Amino acid sequence: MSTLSPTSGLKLILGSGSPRRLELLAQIGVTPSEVRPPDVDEDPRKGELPREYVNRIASDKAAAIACAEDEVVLCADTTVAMGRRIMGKPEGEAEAAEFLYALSGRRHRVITAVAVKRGTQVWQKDVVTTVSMKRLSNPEVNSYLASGDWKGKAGGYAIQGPAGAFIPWINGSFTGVVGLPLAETAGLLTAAGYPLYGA
Ligand SMILES: Cc1cn([C@H]2C[C@H](O)[C@@H](COP(=O)(O)OP(=O)(O)OP(=O)(O)O)O2)c(=O)[nH]c1=O
Repeated sequence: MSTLSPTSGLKLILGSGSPRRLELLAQIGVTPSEVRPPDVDEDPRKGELPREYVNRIASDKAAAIACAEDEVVLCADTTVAMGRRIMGKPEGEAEAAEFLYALSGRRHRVITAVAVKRGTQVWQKDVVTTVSMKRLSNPEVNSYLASGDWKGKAGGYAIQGPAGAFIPWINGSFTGVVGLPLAETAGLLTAAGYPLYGA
């Protein structure tokens, strides 16, 4: 189902398997016509900086999704960065625990890059948010790990879930941390000619 006006004829394709991104789009009244999860190699390159990395992956995701002339494709990539260190989705509980102890009591950045493609043109933007995590006790870490909420989340936590109790402060975009910065995404979709407000 699409929220597009029938005159525009443009279809939105969400190039992401992330249920968070689908929900965030719904928050601004956008329902993609289709979801096409990308399949790209998300391994960072040697020496690659976090911001370069997320932009490269968002752009690779957009390139990996085939699109017809009447389609606009939206892709994004989110990563957690501590200095030069890139923390992607943990491979298992042990890595999630390692990430949480590294983030405990410190500030880090969450970077989301968004890429919108129409035809051969791509509009792209990244949003950086600084996040402060309180110092975590062993019982806090253990109960969070037991919840399983860390699975599939960059840095091994999700601010919108139980880990919200660990985050007293952020500076930037809450929706960006969750995986899709809505203000910037709306700007990119508009730039690509997608009629957000039923134009
Ligand atoms: C830091 C943080 C990350 N995340 C999520 C957002 C992203 O879905 C995920 C990072 O993985 P991504 O590789 O950005 O996305 P994905 O694998 O979920 O989906 P796809 O590649 O198909 O687009 O981490 C949260 O939901 N909350 C948070 O607080």
